[in-house]
Amino acid sequence: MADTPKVLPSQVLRAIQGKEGEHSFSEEELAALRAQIIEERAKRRAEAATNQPTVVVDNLNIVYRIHGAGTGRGSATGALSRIVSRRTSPTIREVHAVRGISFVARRGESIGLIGRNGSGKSTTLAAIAGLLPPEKGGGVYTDGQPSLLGINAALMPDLTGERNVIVGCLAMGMSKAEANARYQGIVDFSRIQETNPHAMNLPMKAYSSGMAARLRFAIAASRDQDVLMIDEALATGDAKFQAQSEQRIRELRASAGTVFVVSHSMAAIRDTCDRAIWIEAGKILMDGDVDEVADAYEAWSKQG
Ligand SMILES: Nc1ncnc2c1ncn2[C@@H]1O[C@H](COP(=O)(O)OP(=O)(O)OP(=O)(O)O)[C@@H](O)[C@H]1O
Repeated sequence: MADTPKVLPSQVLRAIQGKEGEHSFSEEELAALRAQIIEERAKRRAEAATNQPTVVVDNLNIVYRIHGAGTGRGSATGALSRIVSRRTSPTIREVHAVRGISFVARRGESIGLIGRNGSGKSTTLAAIAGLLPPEKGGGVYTDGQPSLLGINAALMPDLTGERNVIVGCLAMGMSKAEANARYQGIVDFSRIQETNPHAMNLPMKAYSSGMAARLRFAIAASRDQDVLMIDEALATGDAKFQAQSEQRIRELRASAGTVFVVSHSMAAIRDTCDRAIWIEAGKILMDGDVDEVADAYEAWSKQG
């Protein structure tokens, strides 16, 4: 397996901070491991810095427009009367979720998007995936089609898990033969048959949210992608699935794709990403080495 760390960066950090209960490292060993992790990460970042860009986000602004919000005027009769009278709705509420964000992502980079609830992380990913139109004066340019499955793509609730795997593979551009060939690997990776042996024959609406998230991740990560986006998928599985998913993210990064990870778990971000972007109120507060950004974000969060 590519790029498998013996000890995860977050474990070393926790041990140094005295938060890790049981570990068998001396202080010197921990310091050496930490130095090695920092050196390897700096090397990967320096290599990636000259790679081809996969995503260019340039002065991105995203505004949600909610029609008839909170006034009771969102009714069908209200909409009809507005059409008849050709009035524009006076009750459109705007949420300016992303405010002038710019950055460049390159091959071989894994980038964590961090920030508190509602800061604009998922909106940024959805815009990169082409699901939300940018406001005029800026935009998103991507090399190829970023994987939509990475961002909570709606698998179809009425179709069985089996059909969703095949449809999901086809949606990612695989041929039917390739989708069939990947099928078993995806099912094995998701491990949902350990939860329910008949899971693949059940409609997805019968899955728990964790089972659905695992299947989605397994489909999205089943082939090397130019750009893979993972929105909180790491938080849904159990510890074993999380470790397995994090390993897959490192492999994808090593195979020179670009991986975006949205997570509230700083440990998951430190273990899978080399770079982090901290978003607050729709703007980038910090963009750089994952440890520096995660440290600053954690210190800021503690202040309340
Ligand atoms: N479909 C929508 N319609 C209107 N407003 C929305 C919509 N989705 C998100 N928003 C608003 O946009 C802002 C950014 O939301 P977003 O989901 O991008 O944040 P986030 O950083 O991903 O949050 P979280 O960590 O809670 O997932 C918030 O104010 C949110 O209320």
